[in-house]
Amino acid sequence: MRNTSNKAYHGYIGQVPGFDYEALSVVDVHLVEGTRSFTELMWPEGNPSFCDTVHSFGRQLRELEKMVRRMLLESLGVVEHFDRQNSELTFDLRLAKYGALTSQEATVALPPHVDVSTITLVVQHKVAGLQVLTADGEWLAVPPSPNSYTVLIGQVLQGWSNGRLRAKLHCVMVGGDETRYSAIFASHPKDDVMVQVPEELVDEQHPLIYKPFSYPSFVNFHHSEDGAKSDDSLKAYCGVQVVEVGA
Ligand SMILES: O=C(O)CCC(=O)C(=O)O
Ligand SMILES: [Fe+2]
Repeated sequence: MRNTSNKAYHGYIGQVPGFDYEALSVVDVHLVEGTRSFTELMWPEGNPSFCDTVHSFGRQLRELEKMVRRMLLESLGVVEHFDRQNSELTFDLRLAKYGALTSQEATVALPPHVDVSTITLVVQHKVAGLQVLTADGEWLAVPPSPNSYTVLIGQVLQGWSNGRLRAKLHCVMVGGDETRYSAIFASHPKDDVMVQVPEELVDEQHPLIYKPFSYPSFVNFHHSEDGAKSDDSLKAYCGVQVVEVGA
């Protein structure tokens, strides 16, 4: 296997019995070196057109991610943290393929989950499947469109915002005889960054919920047995314990 990673679920995923799914990850897709090293891995003889296309896609998605994140920080009144946060983030692109099914009946291809990322942008290529749980508790099927993106808040942004922004539960349902492709672009903190709630987001009404954490350690916990068991892996990993005094 060539596309590997020391972070769980960040390299090639596939060959899972009973699950016709494969995905490849382009790490640091916004950097020339990132797309080049992925291209050289897959095509040692070179593939400049793939490299240029994916790199340009990655850079444009980074601009979209920044635009959305800036709006979110503005709405929380903490936009002064935007530039520093930009310097602390990196961006990966996952290209996923969900195999065609013989039956038309919709089947869960990816069970309900929240992403570990800061922000995820999903583009579905022609075949529908992504569903997002709304605030009213309804599953909303997102129609595929080549020029619209679904923005999902990930657990890192939930943590950094002291729970003001919530990671969105979503899943993928597939059915029918068409292979489904999707591109999943995610921002997340660089390995050496400690994610810390800005002090402006902590006050009496909003006591600190999460202690500082690092992304790779959190991701490893999230995919561990204990992480998989918990309803809220971020809280289980770095949640502040509330001690009731004199109850
Ligand atoms: O394929 C999709 O539409 C979304 C996939 C997803 O949610 C994920 O890989 O985390
Ligand atoms: Fe996801």
